Amino acid sequence: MEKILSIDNISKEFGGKTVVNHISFEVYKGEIMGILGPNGAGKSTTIRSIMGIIYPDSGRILFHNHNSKGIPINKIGYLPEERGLYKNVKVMDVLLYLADLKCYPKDKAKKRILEYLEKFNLKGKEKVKIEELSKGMAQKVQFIASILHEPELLILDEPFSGLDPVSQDVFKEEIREIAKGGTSVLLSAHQMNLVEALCNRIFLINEGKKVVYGRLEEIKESFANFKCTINGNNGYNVDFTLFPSVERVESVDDNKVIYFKKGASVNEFLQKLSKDIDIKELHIDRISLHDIFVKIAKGGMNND
Ligand SMILES: Nc1ncnc2c1ncn2[C@@H]1O[C@H](COP(=O)(O)OP(=O)(O)OP(=O)(O)O)[C@@H](O)[C@H]1O
Repeated sequence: MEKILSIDNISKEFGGKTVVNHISFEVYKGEIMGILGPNGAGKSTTIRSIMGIIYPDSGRILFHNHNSKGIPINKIGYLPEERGLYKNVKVMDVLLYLADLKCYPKDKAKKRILEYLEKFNLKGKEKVKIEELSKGMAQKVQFIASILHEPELLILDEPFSGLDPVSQDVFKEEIREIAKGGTSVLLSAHQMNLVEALCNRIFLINEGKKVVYGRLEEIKESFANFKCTINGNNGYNVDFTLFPSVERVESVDDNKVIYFKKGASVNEFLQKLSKDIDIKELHIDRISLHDIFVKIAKGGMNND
């Protein structure tokens, strides 16, 4: 697969504190790559480095074979974490202006703006000023600005935050379509269900360092743990942590969520369950990306 972007061993310090620490990853043509991590992990710093808003202290960033100030920014679309468009300008005017900055032809831009406004349920809003839009509507306009010029690489820093579930789905479908069309997407997001639904590969960062990098299925397999959720009236007198196969247990109301150790036999656990345990419902599931993320963020850095 064609490599579009290489992040090669970059580091960045702010005021003596290393916030990005020797990280490397690649983005390939037409893939959706997720960059994930807890608050303050270094995601936006990495993204801002790609966009040339800040420069890493060491390492290099290559877009095709261009680096640093030589990166043709008009081939990249960017939705920054901090939103904001010119407030007292009309939607159409601001979008045409931004397309012009990317050297995109005006007639094509106008056509695409009208199509996208319709797609994002903003039909007829082209003459409305940005300040008259709701926060979610303005976010849709900013998203349109990032994709309007048909970028080769689209970088989205938390595109779903502040959106209602319907709008999240619209964004999700559009991101999928864009990637199908051959654009590479680098996506930072906290909504693990959306990341799981969208991303081919992920880079998980914590305290500036790589934790996990690779294909989502492979990562899930490498954490190949299961969890068992038992709904029933089991109170505190049932201690599932006494089972050797159990790593930890979470209790939420009448649910006990039992996380198994890697390689543990779920069958053996089920066979050993006492008849006295109250079972109204029982599910066995693979742990989700959300579970993996929480485990890593809480300090379980290794997948063993
Ligand atoms: N311009 C700056 N000056 C000083 N410190 C900064 C600056 N930008 C970021 N940092 C620090 O770098 C660290 C990483 O921040 P960054 O914004 O990259 O995290 P993030 O992973 O995007 O977090 P979030 O999920 O909260 O958006 C944080 O400790 C932050 O305080």
